Amino acid sequence: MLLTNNITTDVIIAISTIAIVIYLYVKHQYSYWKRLGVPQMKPTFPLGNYKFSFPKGLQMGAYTDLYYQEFKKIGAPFGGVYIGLTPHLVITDPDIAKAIFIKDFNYFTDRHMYSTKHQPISVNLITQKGDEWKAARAKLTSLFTTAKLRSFIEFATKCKLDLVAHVDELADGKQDVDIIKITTLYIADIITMVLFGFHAQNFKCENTDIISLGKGFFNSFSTAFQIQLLITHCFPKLAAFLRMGNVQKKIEEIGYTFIPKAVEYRIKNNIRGADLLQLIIDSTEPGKKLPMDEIVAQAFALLAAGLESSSSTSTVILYELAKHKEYQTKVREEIYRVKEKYEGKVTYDSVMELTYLQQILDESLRLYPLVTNLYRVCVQDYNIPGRDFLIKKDTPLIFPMVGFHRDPDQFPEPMKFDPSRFDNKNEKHGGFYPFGVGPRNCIGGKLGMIQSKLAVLAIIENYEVSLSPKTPDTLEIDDGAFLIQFKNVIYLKLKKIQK
Ligand code: HEM
Repeated sequence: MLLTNNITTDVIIAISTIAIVIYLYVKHQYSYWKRLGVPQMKPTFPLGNYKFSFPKGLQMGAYTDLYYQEFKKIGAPFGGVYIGLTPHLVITDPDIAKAIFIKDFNYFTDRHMYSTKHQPISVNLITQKGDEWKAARAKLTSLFTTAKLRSFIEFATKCKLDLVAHVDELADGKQDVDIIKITTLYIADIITMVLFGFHAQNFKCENTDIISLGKGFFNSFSTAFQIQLLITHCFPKLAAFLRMGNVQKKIEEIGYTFIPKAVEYRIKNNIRGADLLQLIIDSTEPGKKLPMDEIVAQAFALLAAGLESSSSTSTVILYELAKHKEYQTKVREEIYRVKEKYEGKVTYDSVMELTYLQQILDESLRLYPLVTNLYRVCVQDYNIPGRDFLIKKDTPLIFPMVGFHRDPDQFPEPMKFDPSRFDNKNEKHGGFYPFGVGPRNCIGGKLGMIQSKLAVLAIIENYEVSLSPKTPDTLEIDDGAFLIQFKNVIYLKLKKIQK
């Protein structure tokens, strides 16, 4: 039925009406926070305040740091932004953040990270929600008991021999050594044992499957894949409708080839281990088929969360120790002292006694929080204590960790690397959460800390670490990655210490 006698006029009226409806809807949506009396950043249609690498060229942590600075500047404890058309609440007050993470966790059990049943590898501990997450977390927690960590340390000291044999050839004090490569190979050996129960011997023959899987979730993405991520991030409902995944196809393929092979080998040869595979095999009812999707998804999540984070952490530490020789000497003396006390053995207890190394690690993660944002979703209406403000159910929350960790009110001269900030163990720094906090914190935090320290220990006890003319003056962050990763290769010079 025509509105007028002219089809062209009718088309123009129809298009104009649709445009006006969209305009009014967007205008209404983009005033959500204003209507609630919350300060908000100015959004731009259609991405709102999203500025990830494509199309704006900013790393996740860099653009959420802009949110933090904007709201801090006006003294707001929280403020509103829009990702696509969805209102998100940004928290800048450390006390509110703490209450949400810990005391009132039951209101914030989930993380708003996209996953879809159409891509089972994307449904893992990082993205799971509600009771499904609770059950998975309870099961996987037993992988990180102190007893298991003790046995992993024992294994890590064996792998250290491979590291030293490899690095000895490069440690003439003249060659430029790609330090992240060394830490990645070492930590990949440890994580492979934790998850799959075998010694990958990466220094002898690099296991590219494991390393690709470890880097595949959060790493630098092609522009085409970034567009896909943009849709899953800004318009998750549309992405789900289009059955779009958020794990790159080639990574999914590696996962579904490598991991089932490891399981098959385990079962065929009747091998038992203290690792993830064993955990899932043992928790499967006898006679039932092994849940391969679950094994692949959880192994992938643990590899992705555990490998890059720890290798980058130890790399930052070694870079800072090369820049600050006085800290390097002090930490080496501590390593020698503790080693002597433990008769040359590296054990769980001896690693825990490396308190100066712990300060260095804390300071590195303060300056470079590998996970640049913490995320939560409000799962039931929540009144912010003392603020008379109700966060409505389903509101996603962002905690910009770069902002918190570099806030001069908490950390004077924030860009200065200064381990003495963490001298006093009892002093609590508000908003300092390198491993998150509360029941949804990092499940592998202790392992991450230990393996990062072990990588540093292996280098510092054996080699003098120095800058090379090719070492960057500052660490430039790769825009195209979720976690903090570095744009340039970090070269250092290593010289064997004659003991
Ligand atoms: C230096 C190393 C590491 C750092 C800095 C780090 C940091 C973090 C952070 C900040 C979170 C988010 C916590 C939150 O939302 O409150 C997280 C979550 C997680 N991390 Fe780590 N992590 C490290 C090592 C590891 C390791 C070694 C593993 C496992 C092998 C691991 C597995 C995970 C998993 C599975 C989650 C999601 C937990 C859940 O939602 O229940 N991480 N990590």
